[in-house]
Amino acid sequence: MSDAKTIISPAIAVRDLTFSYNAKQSDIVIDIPQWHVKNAEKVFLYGPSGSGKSTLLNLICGTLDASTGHILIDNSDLTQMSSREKDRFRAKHIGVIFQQFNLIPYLSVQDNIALAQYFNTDPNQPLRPFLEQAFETLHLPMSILSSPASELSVGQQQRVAIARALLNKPDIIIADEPTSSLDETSQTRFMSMLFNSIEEQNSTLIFVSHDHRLAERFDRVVSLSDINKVKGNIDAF
Ligand SMILES: Nc1ncnc2c1ncn2[C@@H]1O[C@H](COP(=O)(O)OP(=O)(O)OP(=O)(O)O)[C@@H](O)[C@H]1O
Repeated sequence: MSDAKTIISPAIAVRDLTFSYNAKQSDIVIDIPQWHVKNAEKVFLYGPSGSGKSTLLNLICGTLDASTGHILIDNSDLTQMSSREKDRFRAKHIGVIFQQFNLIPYLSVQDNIALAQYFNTDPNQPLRPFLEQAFETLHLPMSILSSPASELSVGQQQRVAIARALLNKPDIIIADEPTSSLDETSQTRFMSMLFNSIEEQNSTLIFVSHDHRLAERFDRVVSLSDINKVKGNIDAF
């Protein structure tokens, strides 16, 4: 990522974005006139339960379609893409770490990670060197590669999810409450590993959490209620 790109174009730009899960105008969940995230910026996003954080992340990932408005990722407008184009775009540019890690339980660790390579620009890139480096950084033994994901501890599943999210060297990492099921020691270790990995790759991070103690590591702390015109619950954060 060049310095010029860092200065000129944000990694994520949201314009006049609205979204509702149904057609009723009164049920709008997201109404964001404008929001930018800079390249390589690490943003901590918070807000009360039900305020629309996961909805916004899903819109940015392209797994939900905006009702109106635009979402530009590295200057490409997600709202102008077909579903297939969005799937490919996401696989190349966005790494996702959700609360449930979304590993397929009966597939081996290696196959879970290899699935993420499906849409890679260079599908012939050998997986092994990536796995060796990622597993060393994430303190995961290579011996678990052939184990079904269901046999891993929660902490190991989380680290595999990080490895998978980083496989295609995504420009953007989206993390939705990834530490909510971890004890404090595991949380600290998880955060260090995540930050080391994304700093190495110069990725942009949007991280949603209810745990304010984690916020100090981030470049910017954003309350959803400050950018979203839809006001739900009183912000209890
Ligand atoms: N699939 C869905 N269909 C209809 N409504 C939904 C759906 N998913 C979420 N909602 C509603 O949209 C609103 C925002 O939900 P969302 O999950 O984005 O909130 P959140 O801020 O991420 O909450 P939490 O902190 O509890 O995870 C809530 O009112 C929720 O009930």
